[in-house]
Amino acid sequence: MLKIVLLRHGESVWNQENRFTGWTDVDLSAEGVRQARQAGALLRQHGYRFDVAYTSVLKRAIKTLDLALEEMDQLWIPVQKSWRLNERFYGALQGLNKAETIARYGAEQVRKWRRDPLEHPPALAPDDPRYPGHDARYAHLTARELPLTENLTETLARVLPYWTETIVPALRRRQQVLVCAHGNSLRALVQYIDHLTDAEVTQLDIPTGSPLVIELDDDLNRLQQYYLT
Ligand SMILES: O=C(O)[C@H](O)COP(=O)(O)O
Repeated sequence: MLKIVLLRHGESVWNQENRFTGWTDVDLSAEGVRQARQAGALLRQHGYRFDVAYTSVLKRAIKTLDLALEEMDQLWIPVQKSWRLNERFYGALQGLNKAETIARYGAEQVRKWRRDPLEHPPALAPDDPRYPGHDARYAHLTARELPLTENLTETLARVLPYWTETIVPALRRRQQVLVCAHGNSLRALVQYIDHLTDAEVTQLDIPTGSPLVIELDDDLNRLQQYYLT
């Protein structure tokens, strides 16, 4: 049996302010710091030890991982960061308040932007300061890889190579793996692992700071999944 733990970062400052975040590199809130430590304490209490951890290049996930590993006294393990684990790129919605966006565009449109796996949020223009092509951490990406907007299906398409080429080989080496990422990059991954339909993934919400354990057979079929409490 293979086992992996997925952890969504603790609450961020923009989660608290109810703003679309995407690739904006916002920090954890004080509550997010508490949630991250609590996640690490839970993992420690349940006896989890990790050989390797994977996270995004966004500080809310990096710091959550760090705080959780500190609680486990496992700060020493190798950590790999990849843009492929970043949050879904929310395009021109990034920075907008979710309630104000509902007031402007209607609840149904905003629900689709947030949860319909095929719906694109409005795209950014490449000269927008929020375009990731202006950010040094993405300098190695090709123009095709740099998003202007992203739906959940496209998020899955860029998460998947990291899953198959990096994370799965670690699992097959029988390493204990922790992945600390984001609401939508993890939803995309769970959709893939669980073979969820587009209708089913619409209902899936992964809470901040709650370790999700997934047990898989050797063919990577999901056997069980549960949140640690
Ligand atoms: O990017 C964001 O705004 C959040 O991390 C996830 O938001 P959502 O629940 O609206 O997709």
